[in-house]
Amino acid sequence: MKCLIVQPVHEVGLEKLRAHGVEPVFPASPAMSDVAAALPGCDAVITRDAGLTAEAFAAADRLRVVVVHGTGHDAVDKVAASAHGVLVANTPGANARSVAELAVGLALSAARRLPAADAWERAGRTGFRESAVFTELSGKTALIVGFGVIGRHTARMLHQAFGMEILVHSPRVSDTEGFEKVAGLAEGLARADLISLHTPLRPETRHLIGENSLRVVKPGAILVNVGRAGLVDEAALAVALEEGRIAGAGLDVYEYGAPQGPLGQFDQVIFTPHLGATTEEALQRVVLGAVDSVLTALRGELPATALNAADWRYGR
Ligand SMILES: O=C(O)[C@H](O)COP(=O)(O)O
Repeated sequence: MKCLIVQPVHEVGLEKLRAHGVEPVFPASPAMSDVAAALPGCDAVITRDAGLTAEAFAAADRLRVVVVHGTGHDAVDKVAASAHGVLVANTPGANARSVAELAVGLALSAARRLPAADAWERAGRTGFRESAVFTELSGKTALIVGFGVIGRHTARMLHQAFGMEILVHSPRVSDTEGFEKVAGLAEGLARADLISLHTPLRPETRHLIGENSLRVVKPGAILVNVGRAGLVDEAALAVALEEGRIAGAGLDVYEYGAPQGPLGQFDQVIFTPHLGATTEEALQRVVLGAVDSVLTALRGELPATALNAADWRYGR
């Protein structure tokens, strides 16, 4: 059997596949045309943020399972998967601690403008300490938008390390671990010094942070997005930064070219290239979880993290 590895994964996963008689194969590139060209003959796929579109599913001839390396599965077309009888699963939780650590790091970096400080130092410029007002996180209020495993880890870290008051906005979640659930997003935005996004990208969460939301944020707030680019309307964020309605942002996800566009003009905005889950520890945990799900599905059993179980036709 063969498993297509759309984007690079940790070697331990490839070794585990081989040990179970599954040969890892690789497309020429993660571009969907190359993925579609490589799919015939493959029984399984492990993909990261490149996802899998209807074009790829149409090209598959013996595909049974797609496992998303990570939590967010918005880039995989589940409707097309179901139409082709292909199971889709993800690996929630396996990278949560790493993503949460980056969220905290981005919050601290934005509060103290660390990349700008470093850039000024390297350029031999003086006066950085007088150039802005820097803030502590300690004792402040954080709004966690989306209280899944990553949101929970972030909330606990901010609360335990900095004594932050935690507000939760997560309409589908009732257990907020004792943290206050706000009545609505606007209330949370009006009270929070830090807004951290951990919600999946769905039609109803697209541009959740847009012009209207940014009008009600507490002045001086910092925005962190380690979730998905589409959660933030970047044009509206640039206007809010320009008008001083928001103090800074740490973005691990953003639309293509954002650092070279209007947002890139603000040195209080920090860009990282979707690094949240890229630690040695998370990469190993995630790929081992993904391979487990591949092997489970290839045995004809349902992985615990299946997303479209009702549509799976085993043995096609
Ligand atoms: O949704 C997630 O968990 C992350 O986007 C994982 O992305 P990666 O596996 O490509 O690092």
